[in-house]
Amino acid sequence: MISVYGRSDGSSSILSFNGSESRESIDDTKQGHQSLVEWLNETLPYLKLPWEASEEELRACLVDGTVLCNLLNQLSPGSMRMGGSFEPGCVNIERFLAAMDEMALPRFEVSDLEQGDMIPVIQSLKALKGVDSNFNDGGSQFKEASEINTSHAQILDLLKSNSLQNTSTRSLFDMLDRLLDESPQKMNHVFVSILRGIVQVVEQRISNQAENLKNQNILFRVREEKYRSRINVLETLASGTTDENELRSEEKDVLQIEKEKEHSDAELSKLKQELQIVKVTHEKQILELKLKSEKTKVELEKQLKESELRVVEAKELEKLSETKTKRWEKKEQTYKSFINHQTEALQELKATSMSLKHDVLTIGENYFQDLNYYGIKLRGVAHAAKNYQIIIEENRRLYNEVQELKGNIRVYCRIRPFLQGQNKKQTSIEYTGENGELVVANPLKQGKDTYRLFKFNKVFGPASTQEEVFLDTRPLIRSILDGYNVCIFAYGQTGSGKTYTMSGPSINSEEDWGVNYRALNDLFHLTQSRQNSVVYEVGVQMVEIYNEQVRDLLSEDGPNKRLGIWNTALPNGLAVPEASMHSVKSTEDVLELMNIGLMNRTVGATTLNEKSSRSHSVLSVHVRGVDVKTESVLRGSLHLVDLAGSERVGRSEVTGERLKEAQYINKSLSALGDVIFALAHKNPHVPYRNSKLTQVLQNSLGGQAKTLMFVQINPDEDSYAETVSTLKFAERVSGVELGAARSYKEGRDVRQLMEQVSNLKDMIAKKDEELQKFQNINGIQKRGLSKLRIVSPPRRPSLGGALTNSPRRRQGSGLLGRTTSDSADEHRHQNESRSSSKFSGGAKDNNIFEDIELLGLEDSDNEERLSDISDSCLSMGTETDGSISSGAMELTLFPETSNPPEMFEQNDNWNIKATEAYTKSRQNQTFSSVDF
Ligand SMILES: Nc1ncnc2c1ncn2[C@@H]1O[C@H](COP(=O)(O)OP(=O)(O)OP(=O)(O)O)[C@@H](O)[C@H]1O
Repeated sequence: MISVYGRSDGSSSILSFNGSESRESIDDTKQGHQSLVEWLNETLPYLKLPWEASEEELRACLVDGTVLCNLLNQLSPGSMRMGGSFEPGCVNIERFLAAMDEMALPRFEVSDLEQGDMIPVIQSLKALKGVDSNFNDGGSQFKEASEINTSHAQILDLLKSNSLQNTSTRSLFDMLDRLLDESPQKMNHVFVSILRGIVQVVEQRISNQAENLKNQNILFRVREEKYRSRINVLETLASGTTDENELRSEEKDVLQIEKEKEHSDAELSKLKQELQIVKVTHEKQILELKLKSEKTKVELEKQLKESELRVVEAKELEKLSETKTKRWEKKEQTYKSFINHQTEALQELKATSMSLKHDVLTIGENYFQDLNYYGIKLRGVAHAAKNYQIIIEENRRLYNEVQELKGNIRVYCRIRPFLQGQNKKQTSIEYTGENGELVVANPLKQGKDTYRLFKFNKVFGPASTQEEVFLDTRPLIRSILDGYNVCIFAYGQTGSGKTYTMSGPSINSEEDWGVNYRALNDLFHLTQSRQNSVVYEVGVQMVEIYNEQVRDLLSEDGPNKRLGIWNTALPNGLAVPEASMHSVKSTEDVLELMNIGLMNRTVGATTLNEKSSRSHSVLSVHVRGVDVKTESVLRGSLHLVDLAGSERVGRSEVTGERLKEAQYINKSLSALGDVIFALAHKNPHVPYRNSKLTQVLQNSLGGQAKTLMFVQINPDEDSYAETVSTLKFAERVSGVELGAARSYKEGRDVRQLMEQVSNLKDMIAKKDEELQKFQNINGIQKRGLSKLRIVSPPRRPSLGGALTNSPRRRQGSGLLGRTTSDSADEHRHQNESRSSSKFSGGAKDNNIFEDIELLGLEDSDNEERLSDISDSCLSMGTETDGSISSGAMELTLFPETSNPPEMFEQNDNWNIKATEAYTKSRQNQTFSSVDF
């Protein structure tokens, strides 16, 4: 009989019915048997089987199953659990067989090993040996089965080396499960090929298993046949025996055989049953496996598809990652260059920081040096700060000393331009110099006598602006805040621009503002800039003096009621007692007040200027400053005086009220001149009480007061006489002040002169008495006086040199000096017809008349000439009138003329000489002391 036995590698060998292999393979089998024994000895050296060990020896060695289990354990340590020594051998064998099933290796039956055919056992062991050799060759199914975490690469290696064939089905399923459980991200073509490989192996295994089952079926049938034939033989044998003994023995044998048969039948039925069970189990298994394989196939296909999808995704991801990688590489490059750049910058920074450190150290050293230096300086400054107040005081004192050195009485001459619409006539102004020189030309004279030179502190030409005029006034304003009193006058004939200079033509435009507004504006600015150190209060008064009466232009009864009255106590006598005081906080307040005042001012019409004012207007500003630190109080005042017109009035032109007005004006102007003159000479007595004007200004004209007079000139040649008269008045004031600015020696001289003056005064008083007697006796009054006047020593001329050398004086009639004779000339020029008709005498008589007239001693119009008297003979000793004694005393003022009383003798020659000598000396004085 031929039987087929499935091998683990799928091949099959032909076996003979009695269990031995066919003759062709006997040698091979022998060789295989020996190599098997050899392998068993190598694997389990303690066996020490003879290399030609028989099947029975092998059976004896293997029958308890221990060696088999050890064998497996040796191949895969720990894979077999060894039973205790009390366990029957069949249990170990069953375990071994289960392991063989696991590995899908050919198995045998327990009975085969106990007493049956050893061929299946040997086959099984050979298969195991094959696995072992595979294992030793590098592929180990046990290893793989135990190491679940085999990587894809290793599984691939197994695939490549066909080792998966030797891997147990369970392990394969485990691998499969593991692979399928793995993250879908890892699924790629490798994964797919692994899956395919495993599925193929599993499929192959299933088909092999099916094949084995078929073979076993066949084997069982063969065995059944064998047993049937044996039974038949035995039955044949049983029927052929006749001998009784034989029969008995045969019966025994039959019985034995029957028994055997029964036994065999039982065995057979058992085998059949077993076979049936195995069949059913196998069929079941086949079905299950088929189902499982189909299911697995479906699943695997599904997974395959998924895997393919994932592969696609993975490819996309790969592409994406490639793009990203490129981008990152680019970025890396950028960062690298950036880092390089940064490193370079860092190096530079390090270098910079080193140099900075060095610099800082140097600076630190310098700083400490500077600190020390400034510390020392600071100490100095702190020391200086202590003395700050003292220094400020000193500064103020020095500032005012400078002002004083410039002269406490200053005269600025301003020439009015020809007015619009006025026919451009000839001007009497010939020349104006930067240094204050002014030359006027007499239109009625020719040659060198035409010109007269005057000198003032400053001359403003017709083109001068209000701003320019004020710039030279400004320093005085500061003095007020330092506690000084300042008087600013505008003197001149009607229409010469007094109001223009003091108030301006309009208060609406700042450009037009006169000294008044500008001064107050400046004052407020200064008070504000100093407010941290001194707190100032400013009060304003505005009065008008008309016909020797003081009128408050800001009276409460007037339209100015709404303005507050300044209640603050004023320094004694500084304010005008008759007038109300108004507190002002800004220039706007002042503008409002002045508008009211101007509206209230008396304005009368005259032939010269229909708007001409015939009153003096006085704007008084009183300042009280309290020093924040020391709380000391400073008081200063500013009087801004717009005088009435100074022109001489012809008797024929005005009468009555106008004449009276003119007389009052002349008287007050004359008194003002006298006061200034007396102040300039520091006379012990100043004739304030001679007019209301000087009374009002009394406390602001003396002491530390500073006086500025604007002499206003009308350039028209028709006004020549008035111009000269005005200029003389001003020059007298200015010229005297020049003297005041001189050295202490001269001051002493003046005091000596003053003593002389008082002596002369006494003498004159005596002379007056004598004269009175003489008049009484002879009935001659005026001539006697004029004679006395004539013998007066020469007066200070306005112009020296050639101009003083007048032919008129050489004629011997000019004992009054050039000024007097010129005044007479001018007067005569104006009143030519009157002079010639009234006095028909010679030139000498005319002069005498003019002198009397100028002295204001003429009965009828002595008031008219007060202006000229004041101009040419400022009184010194009396407050009452511009009488003869005034003239006499004035004449003694000059040191050069400190002659004995004999000089009063009527001696023309002496007079001429004296005049010339005086002129020369005065010239020198004038030009040496011109700079203030
Ligand atoms: N510097 C000047 N520039 C231009 N116009 C002037 C100037 N000075 C005076 N005037 C003009 O001359 C005219 C007379 O001036 P103002 O009224 O000031 O003279 P006054 O001397 O004040 O006369 P009064 O004695 O009558 O008051 C006015 O029209 C005035 O605008």
